[in-house]
Amino acid sequence: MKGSAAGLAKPVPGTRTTATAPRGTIELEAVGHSFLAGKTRRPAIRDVSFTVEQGEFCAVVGPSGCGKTTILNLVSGLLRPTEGRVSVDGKPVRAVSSDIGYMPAQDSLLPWRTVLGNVEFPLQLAGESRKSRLDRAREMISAVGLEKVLDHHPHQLSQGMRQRVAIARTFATGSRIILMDEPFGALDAQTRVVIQDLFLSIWERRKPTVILITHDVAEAVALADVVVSMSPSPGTVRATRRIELPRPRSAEQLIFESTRFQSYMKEIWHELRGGE
Ligand SMILES: Nc1ncnc2c1ncn2[C@@H]1O[C@H](COP(=O)(O)OP(=O)(O)OP(=O)(O)O)[C@@H](O)[C@H]1O
Repeated sequence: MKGSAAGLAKPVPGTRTTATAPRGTIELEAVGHSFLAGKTRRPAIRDVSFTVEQGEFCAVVGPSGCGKTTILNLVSGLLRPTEGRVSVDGKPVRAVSSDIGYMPAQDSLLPWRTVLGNVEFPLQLAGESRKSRLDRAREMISAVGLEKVLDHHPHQLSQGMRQRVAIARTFATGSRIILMDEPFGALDAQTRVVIQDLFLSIWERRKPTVILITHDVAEAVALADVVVSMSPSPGTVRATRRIELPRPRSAEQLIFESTRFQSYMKEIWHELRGGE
């Protein structure tokens, strides 16, 4: 990961042009985006530059309205930047890619489908054969510990169970990039830590590139390799900080036991406040 502003992350060894970036790399170069407000354009983000290397876990933290979701929408291809360049796999993003997994704040499960039906759904859309997609969906459902409720519908599940289904569905497609917009925000504090650890354990085995959007500095430090701190609107990068905590990690253990974790938290809070 390399960042532009107040970059505290480890510099990436060597130089690399966008065209030679490995698959799964995400690059934002001097990216700006403005939305039309009446007849004028209002900037949502300004001069945002950072790179997420293949297999890296990046968290973006910042105050409400600073443009975090806009960044995800630019990477996923839902939006085009009004300035600068967004690249995935070394190529400018021009359209929405079915190769990128997305985990939104609400689990967005289909209420008329069972747990199995929800997890196999993206594979069905991708045209996989019935046997292959059911095998993969079952494997992912057991990875999140829900094999006993395969045939339940979402309304029969707790919020934590629903989010487990969403994790299984996100990983089922084998996407090399996963974008997450406050995916644990709707969970109570205890369930959140359990689900964060479950996500981490699956991510550590598969290592897709991740961008996680969160308001929660503790979540960012516990999960990510690099934390990008944004300024208030229009958002720009205040700092990028590499989190040198060993892996495999447990969010639960870090939060309660690690003094290094606490000092990263303090540093990032300080950066978010603009170093005052
Ligand atoms: N489709 C849109 N049209 C006009 N303005 C928009 C649109 N989407 C976002 N904005 C504006 O862009 C700015 C950034 O919004 P964005 O949702 O990216 O922020 P955020 O950091 O994700 O906020 P939050 O943390 O509250 O979800 C806000 O001022 C928002 O009102």
